[in-house]
Amino acid sequence: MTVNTTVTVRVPAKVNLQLAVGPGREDGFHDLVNVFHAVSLFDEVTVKEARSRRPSPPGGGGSVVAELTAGGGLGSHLSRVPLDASNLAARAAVLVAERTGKGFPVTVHLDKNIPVAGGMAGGSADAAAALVACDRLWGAGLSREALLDCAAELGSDVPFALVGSTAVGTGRGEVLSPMASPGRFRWVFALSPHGLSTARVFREYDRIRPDAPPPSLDPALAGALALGDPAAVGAALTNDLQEAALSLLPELERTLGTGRGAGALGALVSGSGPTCAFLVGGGPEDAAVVAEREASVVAALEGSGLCEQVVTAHGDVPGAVVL
Ligand SMILES: C[C@@](CO)(OP(=O)(O)O)[C@H](O)COP(=O)(O)OP(=O)(O)OC[C@H]1O[C@@H](n2ccc(N)nc2=O)[C@H](O)[C@@H]1O
Ligand SMILES: Nc1ncnc2c1ncn2[C@@H]1O[C@H](COP(=O)(O)OP(=O)(O)O)[C@@H](O)[C@H]1O
Repeated sequence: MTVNTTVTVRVPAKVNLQLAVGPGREDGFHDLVNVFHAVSLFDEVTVKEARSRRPSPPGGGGSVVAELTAGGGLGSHLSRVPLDASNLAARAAVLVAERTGKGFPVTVHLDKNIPVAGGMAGGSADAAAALVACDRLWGAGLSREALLDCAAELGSDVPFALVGSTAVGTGRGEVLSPMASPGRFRWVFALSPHGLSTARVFREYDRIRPDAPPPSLDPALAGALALGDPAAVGAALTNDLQEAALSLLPELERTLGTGRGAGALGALVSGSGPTCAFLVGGGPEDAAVVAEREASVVAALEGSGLCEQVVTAHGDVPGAVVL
């Protein structure tokens, strides 16, 4: 049997097709109905046996992570990625070692394309990828259930990054049920030069909506997804955190308006933002019509001067996979 000394895992970003947020809970979280949709913006996480198996310095990621590096095409976003023990990929490696009693020092490299602090779960994606990569590299043999359990411990969005496709998350978002959708959708994402802290956006939500009702799945969205109807999905996109994100970064309203004005079928802030997501077509629509609409939305956003970067992607796609 060959022993792998390097494992690379590819993992997608997510956009939230519905994000319904209930009142704050005693544990500091909020109950959600969170319709996750995985899209083809990928980070790649590579774990490699560290050359010298010397323990990492204090605060360097625990004894299993010797060094953490990051690269990718994200411009200013990369400077927001912590390269110490607080990085979610490092925390994932440490958790696998703790849970299984296996593990040796590794280097972790993050090839990042998912916006950082952008509401697309990039850090969560890297955590999910590192769980899978370390499990494979160390032959730890974690079951699917054990991996999902580790994922939920690391963050509310991490289990979905393992699973991918389209799924509804309840609880704080970590309890997943798959949602079948026959349609493949095309998306445009407007990346902001700014980041938004998820916790800060939830706090702003509490301030604006102190009497939030319990969250529930929107039947219009569920029906539109079941049919794979892009116009109906576009019309049903909702995000309870959007008002809070706009309150913290008012210029996002103009970004949303620019994409809508250029013909997007639906527009919303992704998760806690500030990335704005535009559904531009898919399903049974003519590919040429979709391509034209997509080009119009991309051109309008690029010309607006409001975005750091404009990227296109499709969904849904599978969760973390070993390459
Ligand atoms: C808002 C969402 C929507 O998918 O995504 P992002 O916009 O961050 O990508 C998620 O709920 C984010 O999940 P994740 O980023 O994993 O958050 P966590 O690490 O679990 O929590 C960070 C903080 O967000 C708040 N939080 C998170 C989840 C939740 N259900 N209720 C909360 O109130 C809490 O203040 C918590 O301390
Ligand atoms: N691997 C990682 N990639 C990106 N950010 C990370 C990572 N690990 C920890 N972080 C921290 O988590 C914060 C939230 O990052 P991210 O998951 O990209 O955003 P969001 O929660 O909005 O989807 C960042 O500002 C950064 O400080």
